[in-house]
Amino acid sequence: MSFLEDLKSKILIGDGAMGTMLYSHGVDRCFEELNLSKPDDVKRVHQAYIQAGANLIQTNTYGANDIKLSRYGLEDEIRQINKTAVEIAKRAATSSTYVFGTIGGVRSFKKSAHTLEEIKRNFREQLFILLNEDVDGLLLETYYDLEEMKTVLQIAKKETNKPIIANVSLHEAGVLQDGTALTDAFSTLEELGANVIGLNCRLGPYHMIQSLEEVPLLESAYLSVFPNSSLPALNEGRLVYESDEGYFKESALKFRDQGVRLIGGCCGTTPKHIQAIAEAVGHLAPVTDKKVRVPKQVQVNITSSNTDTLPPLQEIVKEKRSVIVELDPPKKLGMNKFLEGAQALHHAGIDALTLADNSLASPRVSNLAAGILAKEKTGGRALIHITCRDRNLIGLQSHLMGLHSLGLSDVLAITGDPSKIGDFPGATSVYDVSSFDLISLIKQFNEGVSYSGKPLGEKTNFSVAAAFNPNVRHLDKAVVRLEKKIAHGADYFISQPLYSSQQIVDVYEETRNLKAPIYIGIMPLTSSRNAEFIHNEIPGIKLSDSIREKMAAAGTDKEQARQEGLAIAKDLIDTAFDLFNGIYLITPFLQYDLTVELTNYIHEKEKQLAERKITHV
Ligand SMILES: Cc1cc2nc3c(=O)[nH]c(=O)nc-3n(C[C@H](O)[C@H](O)[C@H](O)COP(=O)(O)OP(=O)(O)OC[C@H]3O[C@@H](n4cnc5c(N)ncnc54)[C@H](O)[C@@H]3O)c2cc1C
Ligand code: MET
Ligand SMILES: [Zn+2]
Repeated sequence: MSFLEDLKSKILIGDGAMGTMLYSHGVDRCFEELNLSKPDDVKRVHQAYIQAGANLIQTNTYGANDIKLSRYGLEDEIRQINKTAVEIAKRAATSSTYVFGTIGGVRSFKKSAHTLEEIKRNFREQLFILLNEDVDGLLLETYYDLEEMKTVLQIAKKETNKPIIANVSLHEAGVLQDGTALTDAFSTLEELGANVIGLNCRLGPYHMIQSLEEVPLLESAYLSVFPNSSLPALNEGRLVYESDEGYFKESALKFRDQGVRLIGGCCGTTPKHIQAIAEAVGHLAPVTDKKVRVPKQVQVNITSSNTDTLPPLQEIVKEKRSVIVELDPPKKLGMNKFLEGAQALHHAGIDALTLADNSLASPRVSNLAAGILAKEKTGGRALIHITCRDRNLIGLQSHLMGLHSLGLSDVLAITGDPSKIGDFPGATSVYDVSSFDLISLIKQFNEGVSYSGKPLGEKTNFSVAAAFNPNVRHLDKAVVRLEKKIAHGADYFISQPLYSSQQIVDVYEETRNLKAPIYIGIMPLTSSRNAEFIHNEIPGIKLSDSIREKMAAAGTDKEQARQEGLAIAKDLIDTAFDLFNGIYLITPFLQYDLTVELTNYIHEKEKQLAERKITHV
C-alpha cells in the first residue's frame, strides 16, 4: 500500500519533534550534524516515535541545507549529512513505516535575507540528495513565507512524482506572515500539486484548530497538522514547551473533526504526545464532510476616530508654499524651551512642527510625548518621525496605533541612523523592516489592516512622508529610491539639508517629473565648528568651500557666526523658493529663533511676490 492510498481511508500518525528531543537530551548545536557523530541517538528518537504509533517518520534533515549548515561551518558535509539521515531513518523504520525526507524553510519574516535565486539553489541541492536516497516522499515544513513555499514546491513537483507534504507555519491564527488567508494559501498549494497540505510549528493545537475551522476539505489533497506542544516560554534563556499528553488526545479528535488525515507533532512534542494522538484517532476513519466556519466579517469604521480636519501636507504643498520646521525633543528632561520654540514657530505660521525620532541614534524625550505636548500647547500640526531602528514589528505597530489614537496622523517613515553612531553604540539596531516596508505597513493601516492582515477595527488616516537623501554621488540613483518609495505608498518627501544653490537646482532638474512633492531641507549653520563637523563627519553632506570660508571668517564671535549662518540659509532659500513649494527648516540645538527668522523671511518673500503680482495685474 502506498502512502497516498493509505490516506484514502485512514488517519495516519506522523512523528513528533526531533530538534527539541535532542535538545532536551543536552544537545545544543547543529542537530543535523548528529547524523554523523551520534547516529544512534537520532535512530533512538525515530524508534521511540514508531513505537508510540507513528506511521510516518521524517529524516533528521530539517536544516541540512547550505544556508543553515554554513552557520556551523558544515556546508561541505551536506551530502553526507542528508545521505546518512535517510539511512538512519530507514534502519529505524519497520516495514510499514513511511520515511519522508524533510526540507525546512529558510526565510524568516525578513524576505530580504535570502533572494529567491539563493533559495532555489539551496533547495535543489538538498532535494537531489534526498531523492537519490530513495525516500518515500518529501515533507516541506516550517515555511513562514508563502512565496518561498510556492517556489520550492514547484521545483520539487518538477523533479519527482513522489508524494509531497507541504506544511506552512502560521503568523497568527488564520493568516500567514504576508497576510494571505490560510484558505487561499492552501488553495494555491493545492493548485501547485502538493498531495498533503497543512500546518506545522510556531503555534499549538488551539490556534491550529481555530484556523482549520475556516478551511474546507481540499479536492485533490489531504490535510495535515504538526502542532507544537504549546506556546514556548523562556526559562533561563532557553525556550521550553509545556507538554500535556491528555490535551493532545482531545486535540487529535478535534483535528479529525476538521478533516485532518495526517497528525503529528512539532517543537516540544515527544513520543508521549504521538502515543496520545495514535490512541485517540489511530483507529478512526477520517471524516469526509465538514462544516466550514465563515470568517467573521469585521466591521471596519470608514470614518476613523482621528479628529484632525486639516488637509494633509502633500495636498497643501502641491497647492501653495509650505514651511515645516524640525524642532527636536530635548536630550535632557525639561520641556520648557522646546515648548517655547513650538509656540514661537506656530506663531510664525509654519504648517507643521516635525519631531525627530532619537536622531543620530541618541536618546531624547519621546517624540510622541513631545508632539502631543506641542499640539496641545499650540494647536498646530506635529509630524512624527518614525525609525525602524528602535522598535521591532510589535513596537512599530503599537506605536502607530498609539499615534492614531492620539490624533497624530502626520509621519515620516525612515530607516534611522544606526545605533553605532550614537550615544549607545552597543545598543541593538532593530531593523525588522526597511523604510520601504514601514511605508507599506502604515499604508496598510490606512486600509484598516495590520501587518499580518488582521483587521484593525478602524482605518487610520496617516499621511506618510519619506526621506530623500540628495547628498549622494549619483543623484539619479537616489531618485530611483524615491520612485520605489512612492510605489510603496509615500505621499511626499522631506530632504536632508542642502548647502549649495547649484545642488538645489540639480535636485529640481532630476526630480521635476516625480509624482510626489518635495520639501527641501535647509539648516542654518551656527558656527565654523558646526560647519566643519557637518562637512567632515555627517555622512554624505559636503559644504562648498565658499560657505566654509564665510563661516570661518565669522570667527568665534557668536552673533557674527549666527548672522553669517542666517545669510547663507537665506541665499539657499532664495534658490529653493523659485523651484519648490515646500521648505523644511531644521532647527539646530533648539535655537528656534533661527528657524523663526527664516520662516518669517520666507513669508515675507511670499508677500512681496503676491504684491508684485497684484501690481502687474
Ligand atoms: C528628513 C529626514 C529626517 C530624518 N529624521 C531622522 C530621525 O528622526 N531619526 C534618525 O535616526 N534618523 C533620521 N534621519 C536619517 C535617516 O534615517 C538616514 O539618513 C537614512 O539612512 C536615510 O533615509 P531613509 O531612512 O529613508 O533610508 P533609506 O532610503 O531606507 O536607505 C536605507 C539605506 O540605504 C542607504 N542609501 C540611501 N540612499 C542611497 C543611495 N542613493 N545609494 C546607496 N545607498 C543609499 C542608506 O544610507 C541606508 O543605509 C532623517 C533623514 C531625513 C532625510
Ligand atoms: C523548527 S520546526 C521543527 C523541525 C523538525 N521537524 C524538528 O522537529 O526538529
Ligand atoms: Zn517546530
